[in-house]
Amino acid sequence: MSKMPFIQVRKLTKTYRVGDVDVHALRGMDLDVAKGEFIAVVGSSGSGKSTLFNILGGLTPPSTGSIHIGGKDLSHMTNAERTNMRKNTVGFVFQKYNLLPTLSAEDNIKIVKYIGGNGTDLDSPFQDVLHLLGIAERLKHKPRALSGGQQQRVAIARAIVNRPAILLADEPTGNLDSQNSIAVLKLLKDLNERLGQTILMITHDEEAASYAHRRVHMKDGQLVRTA
Ligand SMILES: Nc1ncnc2c1ncn2[C@@H]1O[C@H](COP(=O)(O)OP(=O)(O)OP(=O)(O)O)[C@@H](O)[C@H]1O
Repeated sequence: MSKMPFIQVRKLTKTYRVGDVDVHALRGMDLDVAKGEFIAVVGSSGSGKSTLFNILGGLTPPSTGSIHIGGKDLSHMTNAERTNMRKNTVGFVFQKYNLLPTLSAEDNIKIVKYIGGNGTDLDSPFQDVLHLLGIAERLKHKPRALSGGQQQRVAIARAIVNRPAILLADEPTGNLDSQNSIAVLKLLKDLNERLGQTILMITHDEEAASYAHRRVHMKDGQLVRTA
């Protein structure tokens, strides 16, 4: 049986060409993540954290190196396979929520099911998740009628509605006050513990990182330390 970890990143590089200049965002990144782990990715601005997430989520192709998720090699996927993976394997949460302002919370969540072609109803197991998220009573509200923390919880619901194996959260508490930050972090921990959701979270905040099982430190496009 294969001993490959759930996510295996090897010698990953990403070079962006900007005019005549090569920007080396990733310079040989290695990373192993087990299924059900909650990892905090920390590192200074420009160290390559978002680039790593964009590649893991199939938004950007790597320059060289390999990524396996669930034993599948991302670098050998066709565009269609990569699109499929983006829809079904990975959920994204961003610092700025990115909710559609004219839609209710419920429709912001359901729209992903329309796009993903998985039907339109939030099934009853997912209703339980909405209770866990603490937004079941707020589904008819538009984003502007919700607090930042509630909007981020709607964004998390949207990210996991298709039951992705991996949740990538890029500074999910970056726009929140400390009370709402704690609520969102506890929720991520709950999703991880109760649903076994594998989570990778970029953060600059030491307290936020303390909610994860393990910290991965990035510097100059490489993993320098894991603890
Ligand atoms: N689309 C792009 N085109 C050109 N250069 C890019 C692009 N995206 C990122 N970079 C560069 O790659 C490097 C790594 O950027 P990245 O956004 O991955 O870092 P980061 O650790 O997420 O930073 P931050 O914490 O500020 O978000 C930086 O030098 C950045 O300017």
